[in-house]
Amino acid sequence: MTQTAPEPDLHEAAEAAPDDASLFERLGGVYGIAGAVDILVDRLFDNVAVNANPAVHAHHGDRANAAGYKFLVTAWSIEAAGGPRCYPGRDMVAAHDHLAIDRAGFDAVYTEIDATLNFLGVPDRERSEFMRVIESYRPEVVTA
Ligand code: HEM
Repeated sequence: MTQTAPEPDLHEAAEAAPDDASLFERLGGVYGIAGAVDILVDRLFDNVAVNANPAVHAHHGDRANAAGYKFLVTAWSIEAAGGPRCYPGRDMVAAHDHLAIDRAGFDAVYTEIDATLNFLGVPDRERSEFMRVIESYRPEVVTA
């Protein structure tokens, strides 16, 4: 049976959280972040600009990698947003140094993350806070 996952309402999650809540809470906690990553990773796997890098395409072109990758990116994002420590994967240098990611490759992923948060109704405050975190990893990810 094929089911389309309903999108998480991240606008409502942000509205419901107190102003001084952590970014993790304002993004809807584990359920909000996992729901967003579910959609993000499908979009990244289909994104032509992201897949222009052959080493990236070797991974993102194989649907068998989707579930594990969603798990790792969800756990990483939970920690990066100030939630509980739960990420079991490699650090950002070790995860990417064999991929020769250039500035355009990073920008393509950055743009897709930003667009997905926008698509899901994440308010400007939470979207720009999360995008600042993503931008701060550019020097660790870009090696070409
Ligand atoms: C700040 C931005 C980024 C974050 C937070 C991020 C996050 C992650 C995480 C959590 C993993 C799993 C690490 C592991 O296997 O232990 C990973 C792997 C990977 N990332 Fe990223 N990533 C970023 C940028 C990028 C960019 C710009 C690209 C491509 C243009 C990319 C492509 C990949 C690929 C292909 C893998 C799998 C590598 C492999 O297992 O051989 N990532 N990333």
